[in-house]
Amino acid sequence: MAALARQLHARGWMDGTAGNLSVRLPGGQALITASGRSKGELTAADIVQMHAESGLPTRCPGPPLSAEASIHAALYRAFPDCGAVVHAHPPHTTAVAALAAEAGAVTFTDFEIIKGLGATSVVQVPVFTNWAEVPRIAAEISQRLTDRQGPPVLLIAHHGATAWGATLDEARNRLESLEALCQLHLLTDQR
Ligand SMILES: CSCCC(=O)C(=O)COP(=O)(O)O
Ligand SMILES: [Zn+2]
Repeated sequence: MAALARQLHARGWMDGTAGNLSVRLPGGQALITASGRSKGELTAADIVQMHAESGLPTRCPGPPLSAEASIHAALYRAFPDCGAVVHAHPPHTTAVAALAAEAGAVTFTDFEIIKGLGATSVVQVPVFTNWAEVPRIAAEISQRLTDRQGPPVLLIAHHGATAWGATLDEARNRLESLEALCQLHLLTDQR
């Protein structure tokens, strides 16, 4: 987790203390990054255990869980095969998420990199409102992401993106595909 966070921080996708990562453990637990830490300098002390599907800490007191733990938990509840979640603020993705705030979804077509999101020629990515109360975002994700056919990524308007997969590597690859797609979307002026 620390190695991936360092990599994404170096790419400028986790500036400041932005971003969070989690992995599901056997037995209903998960490991998640602590809140407010530089994701370029994580150590074992910055990784916290939580109940995967509730997002509540397994040990108190302890370092605070990521402020977005409820979003990770919503994804673990919705997708039993989800083993890892990566949230970051990649620049092109975040710009597209801002432009698509009102629409509530953004549709990507034709670019080959769509296949990185499991689609063939068209993919519609949901855009959620960036409510100040993160559990409200998580609740809307739980309501809306009931379709297992949708892509394994979501956008949060004016904020960033969250990707998930069976493993951290798979979630990272999906986030990379989304950022490449958003860059192409902007370069070809498809707003
Ligand atoms: C400084 S970025 C604001 C919070 C955020 O969007 C984020 O991704 C990091 O939150 P965390 O609580 O996981 O550090
Ligand atoms: Zn964020």
